[in-house]
Amino acid sequence: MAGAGPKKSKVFRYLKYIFLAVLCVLLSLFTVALLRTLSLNVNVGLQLAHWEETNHIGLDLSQRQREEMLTRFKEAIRIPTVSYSPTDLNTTALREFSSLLRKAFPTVFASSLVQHEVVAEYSHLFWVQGSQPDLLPYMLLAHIDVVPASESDGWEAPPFSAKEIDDFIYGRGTLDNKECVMGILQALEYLLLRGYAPRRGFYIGLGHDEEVSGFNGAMNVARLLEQRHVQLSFLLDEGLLVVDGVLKGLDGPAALIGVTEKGMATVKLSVITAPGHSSMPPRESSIGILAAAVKRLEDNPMPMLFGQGPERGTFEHLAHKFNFPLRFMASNLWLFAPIVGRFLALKPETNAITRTTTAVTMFNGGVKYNILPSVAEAYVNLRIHSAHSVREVMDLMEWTVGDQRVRMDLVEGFDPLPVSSYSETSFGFQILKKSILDVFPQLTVAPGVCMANTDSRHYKDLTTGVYRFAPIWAKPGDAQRIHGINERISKKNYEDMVGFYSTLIQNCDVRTLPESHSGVHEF
Ligand SMILES: CCCCCCCC/C=C\CCCCCCCC(=O)NCC(=O)O
Ligand SMILES: [Zn+2]
Ligand SMILES: [Zn+2]
Repeated sequence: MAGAGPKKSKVFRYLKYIFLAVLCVLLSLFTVALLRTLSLNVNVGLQLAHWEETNHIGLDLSQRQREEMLTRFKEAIRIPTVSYSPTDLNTTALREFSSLLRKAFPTVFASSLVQHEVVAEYSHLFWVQGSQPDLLPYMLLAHIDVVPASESDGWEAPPFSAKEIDDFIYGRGTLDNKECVMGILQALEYLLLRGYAPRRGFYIGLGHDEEVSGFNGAMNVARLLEQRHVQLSFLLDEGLLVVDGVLKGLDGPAALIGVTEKGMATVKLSVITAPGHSSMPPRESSIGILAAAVKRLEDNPMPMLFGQGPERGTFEHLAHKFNFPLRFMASNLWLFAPIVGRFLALKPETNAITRTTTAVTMFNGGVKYNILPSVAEAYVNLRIHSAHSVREVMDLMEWTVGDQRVRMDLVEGFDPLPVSSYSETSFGFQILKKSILDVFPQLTVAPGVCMANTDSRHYKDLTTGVYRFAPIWAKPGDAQRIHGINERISKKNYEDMVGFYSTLIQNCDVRTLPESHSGVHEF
């Protein structure tokens, strides 16, 4: 007992030093985090710099032109260009759509500056000749086909009616992706009518089977351009959009430009058991075994990878627009990624950027109520996070299901796409950013990861600058309309889209990006 006093005070002294050391580390971490929060605003740079002057033709549409433009858009929505599978497309509708394009955009088809080709029967390739052939061309993409839609799912208007309700046009394809098909050509039609001739040449590619992977349309257009040794300065396709109120704590709307897209895997799960009479069932059926496997997949989502991919750049670009606690966290994902990731995982549209997602999309089994089913099958569609690969995801799935009786076959799959540059010297990204801010000055522009897949992936050998964006205004709940019910776009949004493409086409006429604090960039 006599020696306990000095020993205790020695321990106490050590504890004091440990406590002080921990406090110092915490204080330094806090100081670094605070400094990052105060200094992180990657949105300065070119915004303040001086852009080369080009002739800008404003659209200044009359009321009659506005109405005409909306009429043409509605006509496009009314044609049910549905893709069911790569071998089951509505070819009658696709042919009708080709005629509509010719009728709706007579100046485009008649212009000596425009060459038009039909590719793989229903896809379209336009070349708009520039007056300065030494400028590398760029390309705008969109797709004509749509996913199926059934009014009985709960649509407020028939999905191919283009009905107007409260200044919105309802219909399959209003957001994915006839607004881009018609918006791009409408902008070009008006520009040509006003005597515009581009300095920089550009291509427009309209695919007809994007919703079933684009193996016929986009792939053949890309192949054709490769055979012609075309190199593109950059390429813009559908993908991300303007989010308004979708990210909690963000002050104002933001335009997210997809600089990459997730990978994809479709996996077929099947269970085979002996068929027989339903009056003498075994303890487990093929359907039961498969249902349990699917449940395990749903109960055990793929690991959280938030912060390990380019989604990190999204938060660094948006950090200064978040309210206080979130600004601190978004500026310091090195420390807070696990917390921010958990918060984002609460909603499907933000969960999608935190991990590889697992969606059970088809489930079939049984042929008659009194026969034991011999085969049960399910299809799982995964969208693969940038830090994952198809192989890793397949291994994780097998481990989660953990049942040898469930066979897994990879039907189709590809790894996440390369990340395009979004630096100050990136011509494509900066031209897009300027065009977005010219038309929508209230937006904050940030790079993002497109959670869905697009035709642009077939063009990766033509350019390293692949971007996925359209100025569609998405408020909470709107993302669910894409491939869902009540897909719609406001009339104002469609008009703004035409304005955006018109501005973009003209902005692309600059020869170089303006000088930023890091120097002049030649293209
Ligand atoms: C900071 C991150 C915020 C994320 C919120 C983003 C909300 C995005 C909403 C919708 C994006 C939808 C993508 C639309 C592209 C559709 C392309 C398509 O359908 N392709 C076929 C396929 O992928 O199967
Ligand atoms: Zn689409
Ligand atoms: Zn789609």
